[in-house]
Amino acid sequence: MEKFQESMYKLIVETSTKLPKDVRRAIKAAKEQENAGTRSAMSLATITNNIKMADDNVSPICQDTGLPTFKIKVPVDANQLEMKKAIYEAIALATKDGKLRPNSVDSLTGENSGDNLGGGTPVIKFEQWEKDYIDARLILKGGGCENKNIQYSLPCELEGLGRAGRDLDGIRKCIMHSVYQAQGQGCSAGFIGVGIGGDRSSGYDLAKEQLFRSNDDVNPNEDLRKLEEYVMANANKLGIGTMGFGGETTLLGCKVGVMNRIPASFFVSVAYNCWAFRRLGVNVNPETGEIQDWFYQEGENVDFAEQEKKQAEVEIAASVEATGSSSNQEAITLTAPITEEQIRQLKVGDVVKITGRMYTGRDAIHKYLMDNDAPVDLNGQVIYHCGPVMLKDGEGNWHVKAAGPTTSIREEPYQGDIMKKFGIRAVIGKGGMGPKTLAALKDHGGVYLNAIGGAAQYYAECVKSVDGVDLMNFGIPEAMWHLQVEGFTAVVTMDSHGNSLHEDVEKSSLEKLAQFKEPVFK
Ligand SMILES: O=C(O)C[C@H](O)C(=O)O
Ligand code: SF4
Repeated sequence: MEKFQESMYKLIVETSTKLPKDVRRAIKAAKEQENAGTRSAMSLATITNNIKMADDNVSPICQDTGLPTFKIKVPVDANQLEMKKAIYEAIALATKDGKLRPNSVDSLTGENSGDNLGGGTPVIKFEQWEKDYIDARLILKGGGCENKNIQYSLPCELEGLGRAGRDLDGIRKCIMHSVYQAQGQGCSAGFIGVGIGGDRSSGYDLAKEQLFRSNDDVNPNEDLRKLEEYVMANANKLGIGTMGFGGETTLLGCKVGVMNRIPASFFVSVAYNCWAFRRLGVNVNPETGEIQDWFYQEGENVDFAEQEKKQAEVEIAASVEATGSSSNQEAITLTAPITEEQIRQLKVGDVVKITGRMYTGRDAIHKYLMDNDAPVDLNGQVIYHCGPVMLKDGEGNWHVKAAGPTTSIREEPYQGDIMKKFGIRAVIGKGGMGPKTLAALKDHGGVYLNAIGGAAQYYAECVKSVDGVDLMNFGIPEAMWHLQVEGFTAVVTMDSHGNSLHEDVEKSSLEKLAQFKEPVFK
């Protein structure tokens, strides 16, 4: 079992730090399609740069390493209890080594277990089979994309598309709608797994099961093959684009599975996975516990090479130029404390580079700040919606191992009030925020900055030092980290003049969705 534990550790580290070949190819194809000089092209360049950095640093591609979920097929005589124990050990070790973020939170007390164990985590599903080897697969699916999963109960009415009935065409409408409703919040461009039929839980299981298929396979069911091809050919016409910035690529993969249902129920379940599609698998020898083979590794490997970094800079510059974001055609540098006057000069589309101090704050902090004083003076400051992966060295100093943005919309009920209460001038996150925050930005003089979701290595490198931490009782991802950053790039997507790129893209993509209203599969 010692060897098996070692093999599971390797599987976890590889899954968290190296994207599989099929996913890399899909991202490369998207990048080639995107128009140069756009915000989407800039995001994709940052994403591929980030993939390369994760390869080199052997560090998490994205800071959110999800709810680790193992699917394991075992020969009949393999000891599943022993295997489970070995996986727990491997998970705890990978967490200690900074390859996984401590992500297991008590749902009632909010306490983080610190080692990714406890209360049903990680998820391990065993199945027996007649073969003589162990097939162990792992998916690390983050929370932002998980929150964009959706389940439809047919028949139903869908915005933009009208009635979806209990047939293939109704299913088609649900899938198109699922891509639309995700907007950029699940770090598009994404991959979807779709489950047709079952009940609410088995339908979602089936949808997630599809995410274990190779992105390049062809569905053996003729109807589903046509459906997958239709979705791939049309979803990108929604124009949501990378990060929801608008653009050519919104969807990178679509896999559909079917199972029987009961007469009264007809579910279409969609599992949305971000571009940071971390799933891998190994073939393990049940006698020795050693890895005999890796899955998803056939075909061309895309090694996003050194030039990615330079290209990311070129794309940032091109994007600045194309949007004419500033008078001197350079990214705008922001350093806290920021004045109201400075903030009011910023407009949607501006590319900014932040240098100096920022404070992380996400779900627990926002709730806390509503009723309590802030542990630091936040006047003129920048709040970063981020739950980083942190490691402490021998001398007790903290280091950032991964630090991309988290989905901001969860803070919508609090954000505007908190900005006003403490004088905060800028919030950074991803996916955009709603009307309440937009109104507060106008009223108070604030700005929302969209960072590139999933680019956790890129942003970790922008952090030059960790100067302190407050509210550690909330656990590592939820604490308030004091970060000193340099050249932290983000795009103004909501400004103090009432403009929101997110609102615009949502509106235009809804109009585009309506072109798919007419029946296709009769
Ligand atoms: O929890 C996080 O760090 C991010 C999350 O995966 C998200 O997409 O919002
Ligand atoms: S931050 Fe984005 S890339 Fe990372 S897990 Fe969440 S949805 Fe995925």
